[in-house]
Amino acid sequence: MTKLAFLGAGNMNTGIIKGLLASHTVSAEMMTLTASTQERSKAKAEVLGVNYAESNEALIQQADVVILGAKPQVLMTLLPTIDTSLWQNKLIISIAAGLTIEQLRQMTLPEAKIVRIMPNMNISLQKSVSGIAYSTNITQTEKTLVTHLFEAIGSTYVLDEKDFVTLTAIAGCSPAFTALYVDGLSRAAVAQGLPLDTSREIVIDAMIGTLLNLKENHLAPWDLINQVCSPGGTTIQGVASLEKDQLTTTLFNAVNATIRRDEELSQ
Ligand SMILES: NC(=O)C1=CN([C@@H]2O[C@H](COP(=O)(O)OP(=O)(O)OC[C@H]3O[C@@H](n4cnc5c(N)ncnc54)[C@H](OP(=O)(O)O)[C@@H]3O)[C@@H](O)[C@H]2O)C=CC1
Ligand SMILES: O=C(O)[C@@H]1CCC=N1
Repeated sequence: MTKLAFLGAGNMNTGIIKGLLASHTVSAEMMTLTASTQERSKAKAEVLGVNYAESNEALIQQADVVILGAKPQVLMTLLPTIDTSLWQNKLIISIAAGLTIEQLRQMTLPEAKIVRIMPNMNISLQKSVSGIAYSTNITQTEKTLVTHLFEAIGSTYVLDEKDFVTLTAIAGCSPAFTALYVDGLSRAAVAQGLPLDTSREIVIDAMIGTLLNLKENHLAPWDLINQVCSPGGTTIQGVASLEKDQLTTTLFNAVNATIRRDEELSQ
């Protein structure tokens, strides 16, 4: 049985643990975590029902797979302090934004087996979209293990590492961008006199239905837009207003800004 070590027990690693437990993919006794202090590790482990290690070194030593789920800035100072021999024969999965396979190798072992994964916040619901990039020395058996773990908690896409920044922008960051859209539309309804709670529920249900319609009917966005825009009707006026206010350009700019920050983290 594969032993998983979670370095960091925040939003994402906690979400992965919850998703793996809920999907019965890995049992609790096969998972061990650390957080920033031993007290925090113990508390997080108790809540999740998994093990904790007394130090990051002890965590790595007992594991087959180590999932790096601390912030990139933390990993950049922490990893170089860890004895490099501990990384031998470990599969290292990093979910950190920005940190490249090459940087991760420099901070662990030159020949380390590294998998970069970019999941998103929906992972605890088993609804993540996870991008995956492998270092060249990962075996097919290891790839099968990684796919098994992350397919259990959402969909997976294997990408060239150069495309990770784009995947991060449209999938990793997507929950925030989507929530912003929900908030804007809900508050626009509040301005028209609807209560916020009701507006938000309506917007969320309308979005879920729309997304299922696009996915299950294999519709291109403009197919659906054209279906909704009745000639001389209401929607075309709203669509024209969104276009005039450059919604598409605004989204291009957001993706570009996200990618710029990702590239800064890789410096
Ligand atoms: N948030 C998101 O939507 C996404 C984040 N990511 C990536 O996931 C990673 C984690 O993000 P997120 O979960 O949001 O961050 P959080 O801040 O929620 O979690 C970070 C975790 O790291 C722990 N930590 C800090 N220092 C150490 C240390 N020295 N040793 C062990 N653990 C330590 C923290 O401990 P403590 O709990 O004690 O503070 C905390 O549990 C980041 O690299 C991010 O780029 C990837 C995809 C999406
Ligand atoms: O904001 C971040 O850096 C992380 C990566 C993707 C989502 N959150």
